[in-house]
Amino acid sequence: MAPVPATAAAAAAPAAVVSTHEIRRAQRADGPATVLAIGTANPETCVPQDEYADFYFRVTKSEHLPELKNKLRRICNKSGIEKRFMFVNDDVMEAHPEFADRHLTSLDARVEIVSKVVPELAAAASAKAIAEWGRPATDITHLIFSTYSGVKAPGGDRLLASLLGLRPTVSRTVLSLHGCYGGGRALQLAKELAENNRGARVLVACAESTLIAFYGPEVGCNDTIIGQALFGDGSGAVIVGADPVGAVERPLFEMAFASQATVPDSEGAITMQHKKGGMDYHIGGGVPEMLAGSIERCLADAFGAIGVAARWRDLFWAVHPGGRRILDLIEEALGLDNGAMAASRQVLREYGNMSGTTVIFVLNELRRRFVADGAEGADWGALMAFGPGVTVETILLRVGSGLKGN
Ligand SMILES: CC(C)(COP(=O)(O)OP(=O)(O)OC[C@H]1O[C@@H](n2cnc3c(N)ncnc32)[C@H](O)[C@@H]1OP(=O)(O)O)[C@@H](O)C(=O)NCCC(=O)NCCSC(=O)CC(=O)O
Repeated sequence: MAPVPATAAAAAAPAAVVSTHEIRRAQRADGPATVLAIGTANPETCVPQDEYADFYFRVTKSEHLPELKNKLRRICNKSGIEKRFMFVNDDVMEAHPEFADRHLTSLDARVEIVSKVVPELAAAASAKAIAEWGRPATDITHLIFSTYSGVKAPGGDRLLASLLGLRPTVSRTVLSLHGCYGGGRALQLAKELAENNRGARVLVACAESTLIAFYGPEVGCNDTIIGQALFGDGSGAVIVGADPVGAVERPLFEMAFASQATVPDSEGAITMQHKKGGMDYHIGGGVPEMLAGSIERCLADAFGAIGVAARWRDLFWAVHPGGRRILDLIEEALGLDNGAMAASRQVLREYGNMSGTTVIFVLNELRRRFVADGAEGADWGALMAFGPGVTVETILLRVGSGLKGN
């Protein structure tokens, strides 16, 4: 490197010496991280739940397994789901008959498809969030992309950033294989980024496709049947920032506190692993009971940490609808009435369990309900998401001024 002339070095030096503590303080935002906009998107193919067993056994050519088909029908009937959206359809299965048999090698072909369609779906949801936000996409400073379909580098975050026209200095992070707690994790990370980087605007995009884990039924493998009854595809995007700009940005939900807890002795309860025939997964039979037994502790610890005495009945709820029974047992464990999880139940009914992205749909549904009724009486709420670990993500929310008095 050429030596810098003394005069130029003096000109580049800071006017006054400031401590790193002062630099740090100046970088920090004043207010709490706040949800400023939400967008969602789904693939075109919609399958009504009462037709799903016929669709699934037809495209996987498994009509010779009528008992498993009846089992899938029984679970679909009790699922609380009316329809789901997905990339898998007749055309995909005709082009890739190997997807029906998990013992055949198909991971390369699956990754080839999802590494394109999943970021594109995330771009559709993100574009809606950015349009609602009202500022240009180039004002996004950080991108967090969460998916269980991302097993490639450069990853979907890079494609997503270019599809949206984000600036080249946007700071990208990928979260992978967090399963159904991916949305909660991504929002927690967004909170840290927004509060620690004055002026930061973080785009959280979660997108999931069951295509990576879609294969035919097998005698003795009930995980496949339960997964086929519950999961759907979708993307949810959220813009998070602190200190909203008055005339432009609309504070929807303030994020007051965030925590993560791991349920003891639960390591094998929910698992996911990419294998040659697609993503393998296991959902243990006791998951609803395990979650119902842990949830109150997580909530009490979170509210205790900020010194707020909350009554569960007074809160609003954005809970990941992993399955109808999970919502039933959580309501029971917390002594809530049947309407408390209405937003979660509605999302489950209309879209199924879209893994990590589902909780963003629930937040959007809650927002829709608050806009419709002016958020009368609503103040504190809890966003909760669960997944492999077993991990429980908790974010304490407060209704923002943008939702009051609509
Ligand atoms: C599947 C249900 C809708 C079924 O409703 P009910 O429990 O009321 O009905 P039921 O007891 O008669 O059960 C109907 C049939 O489902 C079967 N069944 C229930 N749970 C099962 C499981 N985990 N694995 C395999 N089969 C299961 C029962 O054996 C029964 O089979 P038969 O009829 O043959 O006797 C419910 O159990 C539910 O919501 N379970 C929660 C599912 C879950 O754990 N989701 C988390 C996904 S993971 C997630 O969200 C995070 C992530 O992926 O990261």
